[in-house]
Amino acid sequence: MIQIKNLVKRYNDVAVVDIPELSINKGETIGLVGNNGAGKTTLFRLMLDLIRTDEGEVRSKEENVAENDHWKRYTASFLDEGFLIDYLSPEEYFYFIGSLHGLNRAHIDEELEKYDDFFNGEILGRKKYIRDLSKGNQCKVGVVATLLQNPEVLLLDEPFANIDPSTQIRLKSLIKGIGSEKHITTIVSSHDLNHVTEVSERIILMEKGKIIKDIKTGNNTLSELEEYFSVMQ
Ligand SMILES: Nc1ncnc2c1ncn2[C@@H]1O[C@H](COP(=O)(O)OP(=O)(O)OP(=O)(O)O)[C@@H](O)[C@H]1O
Repeated sequence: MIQIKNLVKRYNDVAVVDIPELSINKGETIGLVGNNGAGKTTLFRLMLDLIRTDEGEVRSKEENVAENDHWKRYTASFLDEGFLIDYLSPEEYFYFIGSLHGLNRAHIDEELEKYDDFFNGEILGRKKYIRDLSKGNQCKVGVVATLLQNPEVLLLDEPFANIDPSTQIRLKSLIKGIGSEKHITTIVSSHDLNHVTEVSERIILMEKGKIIKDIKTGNNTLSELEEYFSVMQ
């Protein structure tokens, strides 16, 4: 589904992403971990063609993402609040996103009912602009907006970071549900090793721009990662 070849991104002559080869299969749920500055967000930005590569390429369905827009039709992402339109209310934003994908209001309203628990009464009908929501609630809007798009590829950067424990649990089951559908390729970055190992079938560990580990999640994965990060301290 996604192939990375000889991908290098440098800032001030330092390679912050340096991935000779990475292949992500259709339907995989991948957890992306790594300490601050490891290059996770930069990798997402390269995958979304938000920044230029210095070398190499990211291919989605065999096509270089920097050379065409086809991947935008089936790829949804939420990296940060900058992806939202903050002078809209959540409803207006969801309808807008829906309209870009040919989905009418009635359909969006029906879909939004599925996220009632996740929203916990704080998102819809509150007559607030997105900019006036808490960071955690903005994150909920961003995540649900990606899911409304019914994507084939879903990229979420630290979705657990600002949300409360109840929402984290709900988000985990949402992501697990997506993973079980097997037609959505999901990459989720997180500093929470418990959450990320629970929702992912494969873990990619980055450090200083390079992939240090690429492992299938198993019974020992959490302890393997904890050991790695404790030695890194
Ligand atoms: N626009 C930029 N200009 C200069 N350096 C940058 C820029 N964007 C990212 N970097 C650097 O690239 C490196 C990787 O940053 P990145 O944000 O990708 O890491 P990360 O793994 O997402 O970190 P975190 O876990 O803290 O979010 C860091 O050293 C960062 O300072």
